[in-house]
Amino acid sequence: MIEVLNIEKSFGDNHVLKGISAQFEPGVTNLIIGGSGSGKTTLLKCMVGLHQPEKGKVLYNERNFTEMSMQERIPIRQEIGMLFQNSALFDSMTVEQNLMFPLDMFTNLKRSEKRKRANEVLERVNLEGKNKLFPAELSGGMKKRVGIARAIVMNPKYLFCDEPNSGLDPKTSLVIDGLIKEITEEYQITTVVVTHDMNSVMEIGQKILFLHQGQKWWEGSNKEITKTDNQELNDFVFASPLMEKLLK
Ligand SMILES: Nc1ncnc2c1ncn2[C@@H]1O[C@H](COP(=O)(O)OP(=O)(O)OP(=O)(O)O)[C@@H](O)[C@H]1O
Repeated sequence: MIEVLNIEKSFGDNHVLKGISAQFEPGVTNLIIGGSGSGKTTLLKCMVGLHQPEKGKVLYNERNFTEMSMQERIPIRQEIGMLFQNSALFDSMTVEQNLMFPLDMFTNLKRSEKRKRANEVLERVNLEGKNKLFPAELSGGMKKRVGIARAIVMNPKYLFCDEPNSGLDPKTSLVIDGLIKEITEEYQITTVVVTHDMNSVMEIGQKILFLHQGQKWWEGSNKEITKTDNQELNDFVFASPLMEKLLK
């Protein structure tokens, strides 16, 4: 489980996160949603140590990450998988080399064992046999799947996904969402997804944290989100006329 307690973060005069507290459970997809500029990415970056909050704590299974030095954070860092918005694959490396990169960096496995592990995760994301392709030869959806495979190659306890559906068509988005949810449940990972995609919210929003102007404004599940009378949340959920037609 990941717990954030009273997180405060400012950039100069811009007070972005105003005392956020929340718990993210293993085995469920935890979503952070909210309008543009509400602080979603800033919160995610505070959680993984890319930003240092001025106040508050981030606990990984009760280990206080925020108070650790860079050196002390390394073991936790190795338990974290990240799926970046643009997939962030190395263009000059093949799919297999991309997958083996974290294993080369952080393990002493033999080459054959690394290749075996790369093949396992490639199979898990339904891309078996694509080892020798370069990122430029993959579609956007395939790149995301390689990104997911790389994020899970080290058997992470925690998985962070920043806008996993950006740039994907609705059908491919469903495949990516489905994969994230399946992997989360199968390996009991604590998964945190930052998104403003309402399709994802309805598909995989088992636990949802809605941020508004840097505050935790609402918390609940996709089953509850359309039934709330929270004005700001309703404005977010029903911003698209299609959602209004389908759900109201
Ligand atoms: N490195 C930074 N330096 C200064 N200001 C920043 C920095 N990162 C974010 N901000 C500011 O923090 C606020 C929240 O930004 P953040 O990216 O967390 O929002 P968001 O909810 O993820 O938005 P979006 O959905 O548009 O990505 C914005 O006002 C932004 O300008």
